[in-house]
Amino acid sequence: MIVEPLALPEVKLITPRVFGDERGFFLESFNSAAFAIHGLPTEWQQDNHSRSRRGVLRGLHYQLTNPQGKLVRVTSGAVFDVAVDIRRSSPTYARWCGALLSAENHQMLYVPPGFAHGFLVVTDSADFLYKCTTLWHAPSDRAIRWDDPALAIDWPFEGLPPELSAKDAAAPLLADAETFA
Ligand SMILES: Cc1cn([C@H]2C[C@H](O)[C@@H](COP(=O)(O)OP(=O)(O)O[C@H]3O[C@H](C)C(=O)[C@H](O)[C@H]3O)O2)c(=O)[nH]c1=O
Repeated sequence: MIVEPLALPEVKLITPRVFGDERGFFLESFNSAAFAIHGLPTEWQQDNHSRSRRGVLRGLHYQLTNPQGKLVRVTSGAVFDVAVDIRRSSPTYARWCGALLSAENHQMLYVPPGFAHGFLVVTDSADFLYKCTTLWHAPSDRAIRWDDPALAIDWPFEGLPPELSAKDAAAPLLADAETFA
């Protein structure tokens, strides 16, 4: 597998080795030995799977208690996936980076704890699967606005407003949110 830093170097773009043959393909989506070599987490507490239709934007989310590292990938369709550094003491605070993750490119993103995470679905539907380094902690689950002008995230939506949950539609700006030191 190939592991490359994105513009925020703690966020890693992972390209697994894909073995194609006349039946289809095979890839390892997680391998503890390979992950250890690349300094990626080898212990995960929770696996999640969500499915969303075109135009849905889930995010930007994080949790204050036991912040989660996330290994995210798409097994059907495609999403534009975004990570935002929300650690106030970080030299890259309030900066974002993103990647197109799809069932075609098989690429995965590692989003470390301390980052907010979200994605926009850019195909008719997308299945989004991810591993988390800690369990979900609902009481400290938080969101910040996807369209915060201070972040200026270049979401690739074609003019239509994204479809948001009520929580995401009401999310505060980063400047008004409780995040990380
Ligand atoms: C996150 C989570 C949710 N839930 C329940 C709570 C709700 O009844 C339902 C949907 O939750 P929510 O609307 O928060 O789901 P998403 O909008 O996909 O949230 C996720 O989307 C962004 C992109 C993330 O990075 C986070 O993993 C997570 O915040 O699933 C659970 O039971 N366990 C969980 O770990």
